[in-house]
Amino acid sequence: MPLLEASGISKIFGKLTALDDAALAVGEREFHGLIGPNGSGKSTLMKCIAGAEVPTRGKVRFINTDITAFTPTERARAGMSLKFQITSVLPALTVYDNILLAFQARCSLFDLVFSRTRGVLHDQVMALLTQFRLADRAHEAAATLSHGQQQWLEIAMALAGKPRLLLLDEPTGGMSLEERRVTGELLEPIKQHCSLVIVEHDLDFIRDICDRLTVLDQGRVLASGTVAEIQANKDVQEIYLRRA
Ligand SMILES: Nc1ncnc2c1ncn2[C@@H]1O[C@H](COP(=O)(O)OP(=O)(O)OP(=O)(O)O)[C@@H](O)[C@H]1O
Repeated sequence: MPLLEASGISKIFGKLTALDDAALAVGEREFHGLIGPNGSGKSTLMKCIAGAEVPTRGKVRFINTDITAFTPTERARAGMSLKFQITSVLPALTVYDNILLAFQARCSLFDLVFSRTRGVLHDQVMALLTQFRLADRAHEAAATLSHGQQQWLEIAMALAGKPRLLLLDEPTGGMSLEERRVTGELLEPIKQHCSLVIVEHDLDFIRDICDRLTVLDQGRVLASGTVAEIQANKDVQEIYLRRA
């Protein structure tokens, strides 16, 4: 049984069919890339999985539960976390406080007033900052970070709730080549406890970090399989050639 299974997903906006019977299955600790030409429905499928859009038809199952009718908050509580293209970093706060807020958003009021928990939270904040190479910037305003570092901070914030599934929509947008390489290195260790669905236009990046890929074209799944299978797929080669 996959960790995440979206099936028969259609999404209609007025006269436009953005998704037409699309499907996605992601296993435990699997890194799964969602690729396809501009406007093929990648972001819309991510939003249907995260609950930011309600599919016109279809079902989403997550950890053996039908979550199709769950709100985004209920999905987060069930173990799903997302980072979209729009930033949620608070630039005036320190890097440390941004992470602390992300942890606190997942704590009960009881936990927050219980002083021992605050010490534990400090250790967890510092561990996450160290993992994302931001510990030496902890007490600086988030606004002073480079674009790449802000993206890493946001990924770290999305991981604060120890999700079972992380959804990333174009995390390397606007990054330098070196920042992309580091992003790959930073994501690799989370595979020990978390699956990933990632939308990316950088095919080299996605090929390097993903186990499996699903290719969308005009709202439909063109192919789904291992990176090697997708690279060898003639239909996939055709849509990328068509784009070139
Ligand atoms: N809220 C909306 N209202 C109307 N149309 C929408 C909406 N969101 C997406 N669309 C349309 O649905 C189609 C799929 O868009 P989507 O953003 O999912 O594609 P994408 O594959 O993520 O594209 P890109 O790679 O350019 O980001 C597009 O034609 C887009 O214009």
